[in-house]
Amino acid sequence: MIIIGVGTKNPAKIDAVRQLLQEGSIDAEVRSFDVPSGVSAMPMSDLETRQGAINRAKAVLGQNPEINFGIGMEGGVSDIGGEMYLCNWAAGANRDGRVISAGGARILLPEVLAEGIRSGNELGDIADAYADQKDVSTHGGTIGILTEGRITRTEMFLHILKLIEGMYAHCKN
Ligand SMILES: O=P(O)(O)OP(=O)(O)OP(=O)(O)OC[C@H]1O[C@@H](n2cnc3c(O)ncnc32)[C@H](O)[C@@H]1O
Ligand SMILES: [Mg+2]
Repeated sequence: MIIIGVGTKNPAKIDAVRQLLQEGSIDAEVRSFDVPSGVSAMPMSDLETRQGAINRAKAVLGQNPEINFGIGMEGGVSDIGGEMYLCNWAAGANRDGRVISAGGARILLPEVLAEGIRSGNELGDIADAYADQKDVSTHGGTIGILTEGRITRTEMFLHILKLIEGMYAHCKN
């Protein structure tokens, strides 16, 4: 059985990996690690967000030699024409040195959230205040709040992980 390491302790992200395995009937053990993202706590571009995902995926492989495959997931924001969008990236890293990343759906942040981030806050904290809920980032996520639950953070990352799994299948390793 292969062992998959996930570079987070956030259950909203870990659930995406579990669902991917379940839907694909893939027999694997999942271990989670609190690895550093190597980027800022609130990534401010696609480039930085993608790098955080890649750093996490690679860092997981360094945690334990038994781990066959590392997964990193990172959330951030990205400016498009002066408007701030939520963006999300994930990456996979295998023992052959192949790293594959993919990005997910993006959604415009309401100005009050964008302003909070421009003032130096983390989205997780602002989203809690905006939704009057606790721990939005470990549950449905901001995307869940902004879509009234139609797409949750877990579903969004699941979609990205399917892209990555498919790309590994396409290149056969
Ligand atoms: O424990 P980790 O894996 O770090 O999970 P996290 O919730 O902190 O998520 P990220 O580091 O990937 O995201 C960077 C920041 O953006 C926030 N964030 C990103 N996407 C979010 C979402 O959908 N809902 C709430 N916060 C989000 C998050 O709380 C952080 O402040
Ligand atoms: Mg974080």
